[in-house]
Amino acid sequence: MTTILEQGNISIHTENIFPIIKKWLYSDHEIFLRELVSNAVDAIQKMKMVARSGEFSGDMAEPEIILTIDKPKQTLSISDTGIGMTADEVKQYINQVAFSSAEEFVQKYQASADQQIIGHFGLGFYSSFMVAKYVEIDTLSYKEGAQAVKWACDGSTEFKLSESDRATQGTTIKLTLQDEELEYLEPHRIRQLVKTYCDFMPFPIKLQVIEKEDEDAQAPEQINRQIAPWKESPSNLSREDYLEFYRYLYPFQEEPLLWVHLNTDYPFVVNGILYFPKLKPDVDVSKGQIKLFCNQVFVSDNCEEVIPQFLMPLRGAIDSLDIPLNVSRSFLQSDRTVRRIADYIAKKVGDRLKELYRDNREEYIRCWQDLGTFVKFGSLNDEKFKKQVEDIIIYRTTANLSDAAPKVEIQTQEGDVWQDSSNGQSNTVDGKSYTTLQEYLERNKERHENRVFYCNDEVSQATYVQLHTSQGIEVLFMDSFIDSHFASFLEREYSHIKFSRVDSELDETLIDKNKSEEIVDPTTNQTRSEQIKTLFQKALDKPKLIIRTEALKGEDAASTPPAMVLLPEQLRRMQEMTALMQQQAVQFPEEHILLINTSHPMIENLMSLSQGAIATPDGQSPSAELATLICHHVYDLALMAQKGFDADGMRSFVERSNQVLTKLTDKAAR
Ligand SMILES: Nc1ncnc2c1ncn2[C@@H]1O[C@H](COP(=O)(O)OP(=O)(O)OP(=O)(O)O)[C@@H](O)[C@H]1O
Repeated sequence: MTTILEQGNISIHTENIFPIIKKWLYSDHEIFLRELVSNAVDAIQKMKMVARSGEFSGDMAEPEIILTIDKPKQTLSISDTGIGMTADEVKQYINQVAFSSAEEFVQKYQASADQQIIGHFGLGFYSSFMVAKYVEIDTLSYKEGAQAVKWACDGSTEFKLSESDRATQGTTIKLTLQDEELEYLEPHRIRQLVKTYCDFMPFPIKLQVIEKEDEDAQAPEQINRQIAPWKESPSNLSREDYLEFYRYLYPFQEEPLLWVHLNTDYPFVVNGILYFPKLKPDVDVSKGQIKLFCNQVFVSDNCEEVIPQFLMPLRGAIDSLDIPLNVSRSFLQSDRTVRRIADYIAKKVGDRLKELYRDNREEYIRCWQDLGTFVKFGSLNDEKFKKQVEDIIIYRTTANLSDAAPKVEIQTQEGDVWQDSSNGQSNTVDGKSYTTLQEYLERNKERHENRVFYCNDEVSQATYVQLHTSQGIEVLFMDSFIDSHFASFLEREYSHIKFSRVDSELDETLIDKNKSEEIVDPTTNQTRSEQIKTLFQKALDKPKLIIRTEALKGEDAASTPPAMVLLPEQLRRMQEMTALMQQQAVQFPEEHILLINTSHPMIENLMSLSQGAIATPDGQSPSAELATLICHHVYDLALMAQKGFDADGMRSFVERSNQVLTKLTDKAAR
């Protein structure tokens, strides 16, 4: 016969916490298993500590947690080989601690009912009542001469404590499930929960099932992975280990580019492995995918509040005991330790990138397409991060740097300075060269000091790039989607440097000034350039269009474009800003410059054609008509390089092409 040790009332201030907890955590009942298994892990860990301190001299049972599903009895038990509890401890920890913490939790939850509390941590043992109508604890403390005890409670404030005949040290929590919670009798459901929440807990978690009455349980089978790679020392992990862990967390995903192992104990504890994935257009990078753990217990599928926003596209796992979890998400964001953890993570990420830049430039360049977006976004958002990585932001360049040895001093956070000699590293990968801004400025300071020429659309600006490179001007490609913001950011940051898009205006060095000095034609009182300008003004008849004439330099005049459309840098940026603010697509501005290259042979021919024209009584001569058509065509071709055509533009372009060709063939055939 069991001796009743005590029967009584648990003193709690909030009556009926159950309905409240059940209501708020309706969809999250499953976390009870995480809470109970966590308690079991704690109990085993405490036992290990006791054994280590020499306080316990007996044989320590094999650390393990056994989950038993008893289908006929509709119970689920969680059994551990941990420290156990004496009767007094049950009274103290369960009746007082567990219930008071539940009460505290409810109060917190009520206060922030509209905000989600991270992982609902802090609910603890009490959460078993979310799924159970009756909870029993059967426990034997490690303490010498301890009496095993049983505690039982049906969810009301009444409990019963009695002696037990349990002979093995440890604790078993037996839950008699509520009728609507019988899903937890399904082995696959329990496996799934263990995989989600308890996979990396440091002891074996085993599952056994009793299918029929009076039947023995099948042999227990381990269902957790047990090892948390982030807790290992990086020196013990191979490249394959990291990749294997990534594949485990994110199955069927492309391999990550690189990873960072976080490992710090002071002033806060953070462990983790963060991976840089390849950025995919279909992945929503604003949604975090880093899993948050607390002491190897899964908490949340993202840690948006913990890591800096610009690192959101990263993946992996972060584990920290110092992140408060029983608080609302908005509170977490303002928590000082959390802010410092975020800074630490950003710094480690920066360090890892610098290391790669220094030690494996080719790999760095190969990853740059994806890394660059993180780095630039990070620099735009985080001053400290910007300082850390500004020297390793690279740009593709038109210069051929396959032999050049970069010489840049990189200052690490720790204050060491290292000279980046080429170190056998190449800045050219697959025939494309990359440079830092500093290197670019240094290389070009004699020709154009503090001036950067860039292109942001390789295809549409090809003519302009060609014009620059043919004159030996180095052009940087700033053509990723973030670059339009980044270029203006750089200009603000480095106010002494002038950034000019290749199509914004022409550098003096591209213009042949000798050819510009011209003789005035006595009949029209105009220079040749002025005549060309007048011809185009009349033909195009666009008051807002600014027509400029210049003789462009080139190896031979025919290799330069006959005309170009220029968008003055400031005007273009203002347009872009306005469009951004009004959330509209950038319209091509009506006010732009049409630059006619007076040294191009086609322009010369055009002038002769127009001058040779004789006015006929019924209007323009065929030559004058043709000249007008060609003016339009020259303008369209220049525009085409800039913006393409809309439907109307395309139709008139094709129609006119046919007209021009007909007239030309007509002339030639005669
Ligand atoms: N399996 C167990 N073995 C030994 N002691 C236990 C076990 N489960 C619970 N306890 C005791 O009961 C106490 C209360 O547990 P409870 O889960 O409510 O809170 P907690 O674990 O202290 O904190 P948390 O609310 O974060 O879970 C524990 O601190 C522990 O002393």
